[in-house]
Amino acid sequence: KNTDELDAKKFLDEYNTTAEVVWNAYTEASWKYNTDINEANKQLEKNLEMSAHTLRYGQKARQYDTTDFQDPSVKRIIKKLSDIERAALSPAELEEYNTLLSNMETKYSVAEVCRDDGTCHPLDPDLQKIMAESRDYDELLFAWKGWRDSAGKVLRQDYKRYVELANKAATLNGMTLNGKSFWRSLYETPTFEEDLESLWKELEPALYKKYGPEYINLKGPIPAHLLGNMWAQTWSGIMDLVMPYPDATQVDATPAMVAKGWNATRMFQESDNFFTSLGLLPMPKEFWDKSMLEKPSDGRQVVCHASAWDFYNRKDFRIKQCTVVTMDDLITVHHEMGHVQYFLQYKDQPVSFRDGANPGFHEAIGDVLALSVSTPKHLQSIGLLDKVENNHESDINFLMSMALDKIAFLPFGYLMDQWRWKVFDGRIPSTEYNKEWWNLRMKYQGLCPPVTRTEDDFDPGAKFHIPANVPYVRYFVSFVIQFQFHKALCDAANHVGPLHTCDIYKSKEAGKLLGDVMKLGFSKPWPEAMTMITGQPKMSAQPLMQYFQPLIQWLEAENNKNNDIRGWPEYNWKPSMPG
Ligand SMILES: O=C(CCC(O)(O)[C@H](Cc1ccccc1)NC(=O)c1ccccc1)N[C@@H](Cc1c[nH]c2ccccc12)C(=O)O
Ligand SMILES: [Zn+2]
Repeated sequence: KNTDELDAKKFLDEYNTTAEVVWNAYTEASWKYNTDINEANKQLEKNLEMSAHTLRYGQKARQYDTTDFQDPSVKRIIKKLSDIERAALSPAELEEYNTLLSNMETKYSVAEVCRDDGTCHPLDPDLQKIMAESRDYDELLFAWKGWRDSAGKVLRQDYKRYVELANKAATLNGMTLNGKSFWRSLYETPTFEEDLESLWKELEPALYKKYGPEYINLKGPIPAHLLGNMWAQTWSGIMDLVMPYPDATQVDATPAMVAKGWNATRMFQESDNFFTSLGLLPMPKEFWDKSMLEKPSDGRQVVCHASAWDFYNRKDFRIKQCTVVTMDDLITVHHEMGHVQYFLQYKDQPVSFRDGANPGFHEAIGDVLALSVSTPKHLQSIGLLDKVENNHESDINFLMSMALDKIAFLPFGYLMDQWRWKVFDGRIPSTEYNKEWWNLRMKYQGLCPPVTRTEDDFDPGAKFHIPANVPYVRYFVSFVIQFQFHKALCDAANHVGPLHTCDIYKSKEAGKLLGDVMKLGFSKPWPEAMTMITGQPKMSAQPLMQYFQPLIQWLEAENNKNNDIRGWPEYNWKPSMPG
């Protein structure tokens, strides 16, 4: 083994320069395909070139013994390079693997649901609009079942083959099975699984309190198509059903956005303004020139699921989003802009460090700012809410709407990779993909399918991250740590009063805390980054519970007043099946 540290540094410089070139070429090709899906743009060879580069430098990295190296960054990068992921497959298998992934993402992105009269509806914006706005049981069922027939069902065989190849690559890599240890290795804490479970136990009481609000008298599971979202991952769609005080302040800015003629560009400019108000970096000109901020109307097929893109040349950064003018999408705009802000902050790091401190950090940045933007006070200051009252009823209304997104999401964020990790390690055979999916949906979310499901269906495939092979536990982590960050930034901004009323707008102190952590990228273990912001190294649900405390108390009182059943003990209950 080579123990020459100087030699290793030279090797890493060569790696860094070549990686920028190869990754840039791959990203350009991938962008071209994602924004204009057709056979010509598939360019899978750029994918193979990147894998070949990863393999070549990964194998060289493995020749070093870094035990006695002085520079911790050199050790850290060598360690990261040594895990070569899918590149461990044979060329034929690698080709098949990349083709499978490309085909699954394409099938998902071009799927649509057609009515008897021949009109067809894509997920974005049509089906998402129906799921958010319709209150017609059968119309909701048309969209919900139609989407799973068109996007989920057709992916089952591809996914089964993909799992086989992914596991083969993981075993070749010396990693134990794919989902479990590789994806968790990014979190670097040995007790990550236990930490997750304890976070979950900490949160469960709050979930019981919310699941049983007096307005939806839950004794059994809820049909999964009634929650205002295609995957019931956030429940703000049913805010009107659970609104605690209908006469108090409204919290939805969508009507005002539409009435005032906001468009996608305006939404992104608003977000850019918030970031720069904190002293963070503005979006560069290339961002505005080259991003795709709306779904093209020239007939091109695109991958509409939102994403942020780093072109690894330190100057080209873009967002691809089929933006619609709603409050929900204003939140997503901030989420995506958070990714790009991270790119801008760490752009001068070596490529191996151009990543979040852990994947949850990358997902949390934009959401932290969105917590301030979502306050009635801030929405009023940007002209999106007229009447804002500072009283108990308005507070509870606001907290309920936040809880329907943030608390309701946690079980979904948790169960997604529970399912995937069990599929990868074989605990869920392909003959039980769908049964196990619904067992988890029942156990964690208290949901049941509105129509009978069989193993001909593949409902997990109807959620982007499964066919797109994007890990999901990062969002669960993000929804917890974003409240830790929010609390720390509000303290830095000298906020006085309850946490849920804090708006860090224009606080340079808050911006500096966040900016300094983003500059680190992946160069330091995430507990160090956590300590820089919050003063302590651990994930904790305490700030989240503190934020929702007034609502938790209110719900406790309401549920006791109605001696309501918490949870869904009658788990065998089924909604009446149509015809
Ligand atoms: O998927 C997303 C947003 C898309 C993304 O920004 O996370 C995107 C996903 C993606 C990853 C890889 C390829 C294609 C899409 N991630 C990024 O663009 C990204 C870019 C750089 C680093 C890390 C992530 N949100 C999740 C979780 C979620 C639901 N509701 C939310 C509200 C606010 C924030 C997140 C969510 C979802 O929609 O289920
Ligand atoms: Zn994201």
